[in-house]
Amino acid sequence: MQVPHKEHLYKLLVIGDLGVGKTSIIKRYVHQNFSSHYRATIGVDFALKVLHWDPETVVRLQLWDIAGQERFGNMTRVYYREAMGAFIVFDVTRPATFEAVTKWKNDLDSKLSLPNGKPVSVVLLANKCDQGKDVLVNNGLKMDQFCKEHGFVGWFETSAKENINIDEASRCLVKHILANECDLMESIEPDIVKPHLASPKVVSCSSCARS
Ligand SMILES: Nc1nc2c(ncn2[C@@H]2O[C@H](COP(=O)(O)OP(=O)(O)OP(=O)(O)O)[C@@H](O)[C@H]2O)c(=O)[nH]1
Repeated sequence: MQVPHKEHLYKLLVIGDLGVGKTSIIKRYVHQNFSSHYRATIGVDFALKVLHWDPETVVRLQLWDIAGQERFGNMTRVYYREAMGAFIVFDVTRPATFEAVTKWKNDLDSKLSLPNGKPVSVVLLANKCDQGKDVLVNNGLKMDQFCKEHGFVGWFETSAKENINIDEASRCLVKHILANECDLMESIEPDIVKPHLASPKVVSCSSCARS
């Protein structure tokens, strides 16, 4: 049996309006359970998920569950620091929570970027899809267009209750983060190796299989 020899630790944010299902998504993903009882998050909560990405690679996700309540607004933004990616969640049964998605995305982009100045990867989650779809989510093309315009790397209809698409959404986000990390390595690499190398060095990254 091959032993994993690459470890990645990523901080991921889970943000969105009050009661959209952020805590429930994390609970489903990490602890495989769901509760219909609602208890608002106070400030911030954490959970850790370990993914065996491939036979050689382990990815540890530190999930930061950020309170949606506006009264925690400015305080919780300090928790954005050093995150590598985010989920922005809305509730398909409450259109106002979708309208707030742009605000959450703009806020994130204004406060957080990768060391190379690029925005972090963000996946949009249309949660509570077990309760029916809203008009927008019914139109996948419109959602694709929305994501393209606002810089999301993808979107998924999810249900924390029925365990729909949560693993898939996470894999999508991690895939983009791994690719970003390859870009970062390439962008910092020349300064480090140039003085010491006679010929250009090819940097290969097995995480995204690029070289
Ligand atoms: N039907 C259904 N209900 C859900 C789903 N996800 C969450 N809920 C319910 O929605 C309510 C709010 O869920 P939370 O996970 O606490 O929402 P939150 O976004 O973390 O809320 P804040 O911490 O206040 O920002 C709870 O009663 C959950 O049981 C889902 O996928 N389907």
